[in-house]
Amino acid sequence: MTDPSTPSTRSGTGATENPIVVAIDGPAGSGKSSVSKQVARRLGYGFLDTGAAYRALAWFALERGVDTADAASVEALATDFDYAISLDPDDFWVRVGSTDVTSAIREVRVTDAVSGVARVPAVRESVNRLFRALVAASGRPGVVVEGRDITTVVAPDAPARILLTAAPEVRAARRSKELVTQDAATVADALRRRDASDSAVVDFLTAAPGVTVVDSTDLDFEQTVDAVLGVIRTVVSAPTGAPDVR
Ligand SMILES: Nc1ncnc2c1ncn2[C@@H]1O[C@H](COP(=O)(O)OP(=O)(O)OP(=O)(O)O)[C@@H](O)[C@H]1O
Ligand SMILES: Nc1ccn([C@@H]2O[C@H](COP(=O)(O)O)[C@@H](O)[C@H]2O)c(=O)n1
Repeated sequence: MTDPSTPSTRSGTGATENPIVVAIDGPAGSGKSSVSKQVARRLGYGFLDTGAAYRALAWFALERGVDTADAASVEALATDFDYAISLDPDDFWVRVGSTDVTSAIREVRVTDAVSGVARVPAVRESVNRLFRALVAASGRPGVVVEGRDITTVVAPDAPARILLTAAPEVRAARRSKELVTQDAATVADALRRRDASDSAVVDFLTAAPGVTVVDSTDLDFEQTVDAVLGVIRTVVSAPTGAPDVR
């Protein structure tokens, strides 16, 4: 896996050496990526979608015909995984080698396979190192990092740590609007099964000490963004040059 924190990527860029981390966890479909991306725009921060790394590795496994339920094969595959991701909320892309997989990693076949790769400890350790290096090399005053174990494992010392939740039926209804090829019951069942599998590996269903819960069940998208910004504002002073921290 590529390490972006090499001297060549960090020198001469004027990069902020210790960006502020906003850590956001939550179950599938809780709005982590869409809300985090908008929060990052409002703060002038970078945005790191950590689930994209697991999805890209699952995509790579499917391409190579590797069984994602076979931990040893997945671990071996990860050593040959050339992964890159943009932290720019206005120009988001994900690549494996020279292939742009930004859309492909959202396909249902990848979503159905991803929990298999995410439960391999060596994979988790490797991507977590990568996430920390990406944040350090971001060149932004801060980075909004979202996933399942950001508040607890990847950045437990982050000044702002949030668990973003919504009722299962609300998450299913929102996801259902995006996935026109699947009926609502199938979408709800897939979310439930993925949360059950993922939460056996890391706990993102309860807030760890010091983590603030934002429940968007009765909030629209902009209200949710404002609620998250409100939490951040209580712990992080406005960064210099930030376009809008209100
Ligand atoms: N508060 C909200 N009100 C209405 N729609 C919302 C709200 N929050 C998120 N959404 C919508 O819900 C859908 C799921 O959001 P998103 O993809 O950001 O979730 P996620 O937690 O990143 O999902 P996954 O874990 O599956 O990647 C999107 O269509 C998003 O626009
Ligand atoms: N910190 C994380 C982030 C994600 N995962 C795994 O990746 C899958 C896809 O994540 P999305 O946020 O894109 O839905 C998710 O289902 C987990 O299996 C993880 O383990 N830790």
